[in-house]
Amino acid sequence: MQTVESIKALRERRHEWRDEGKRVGFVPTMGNLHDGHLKLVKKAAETCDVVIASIFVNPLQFGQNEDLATYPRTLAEDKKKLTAQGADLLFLPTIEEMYPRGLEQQTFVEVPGISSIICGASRPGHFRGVATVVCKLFNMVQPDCAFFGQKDYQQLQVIRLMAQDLSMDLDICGVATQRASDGLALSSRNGYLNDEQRKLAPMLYKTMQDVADKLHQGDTNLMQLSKSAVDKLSQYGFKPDYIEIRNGKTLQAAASDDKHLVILAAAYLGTTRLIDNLEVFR
Ligand SMILES: Nc1ncnc2c1ncn2[C@@H]1O[C@H](COP(=O)(O)OP(=O)(O)OP(=O)(O)O)[C@@H](O)[C@H]1O
Ligand SMILES: CC(C)(CO)[C@@H](O)C(=O)[O-]
Ligand code: BAL
Repeated sequence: MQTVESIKALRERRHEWRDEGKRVGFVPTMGNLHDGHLKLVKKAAETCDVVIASIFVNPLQFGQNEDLATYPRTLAEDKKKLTAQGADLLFLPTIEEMYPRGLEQQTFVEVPGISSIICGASRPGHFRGVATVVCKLFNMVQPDCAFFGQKDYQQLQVIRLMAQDLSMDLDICGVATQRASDGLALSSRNGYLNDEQRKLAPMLYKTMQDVADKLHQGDTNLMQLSKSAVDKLSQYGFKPDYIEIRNGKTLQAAASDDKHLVILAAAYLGTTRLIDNLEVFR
């Protein structure tokens, strides 16, 4: 696997692949790779001729009190994993390459509506940072198809809308959440959990599964379902941010006859913010 840091070197390689008629798959990440990321790379390798992955811890999507400085950086291991999974090229831009005029001067992309609800309400500016960096990465990589995890459900919807609104010529492919054997969604931030918190963490998914069961049984009191799930999480020892049952596509409040719902959850264990979601079709 080749590694490039400059947009120029990336484009040279990209143009060669275009001339050869290759279909290019792209997997953007922030590194500290786990089996969830590798599932995206695998899917890209199965459906495209070449796979470009990127690692960039994007300051624009971190809030002031968030973990930008401590976000785990494990480049040597990440490179080995990407190579083993069949990635062809790693794009590793520096902060200067990504934001040459500085963060303050940066033109941004904002997807209205969806960016300010749920996780966007808890993390103001987060989805603007994500949309901006993903738009820039798309312009740099010019992929035929880009792969994102459903673990970050709202992020995936934001990116789908951005691509649609800005008439981007690429496919966005969502990939199902990879879980540990006890149900916990794999996430780089799981590494922050101590042993006790790690044991408790799967209760987030378990609580969402209980909500899904009730929805399947015909329970239509969504407010009450959310509220009792939040109460349950608190009893277990989480500090819940939200549990929301929303329309699975728009993420707006679910109507009583919506067939596609999504349960979205965010909760803290100590200072670690975990997110997860579960789609329900009824
Ligand atoms: N468990 C998972 N299953 C499938 N895809 C995942 C999983 N975890 C992350 N991804 C996807 O990998 C891509 C890069 O995500 P990122 O590097 O932020 O990893 P992360 O583990 O989600 O980190 P964080 O803990 O910061 O949320 C995103 O598209 C994300 O949705
Ligand atoms: C899509 C992404 C790489 C943009 O920085 C990030 O939000 C992530 O890792 O999910
Ligand atoms: N996995 C989403 C990136 C973030 O939390 O900043």
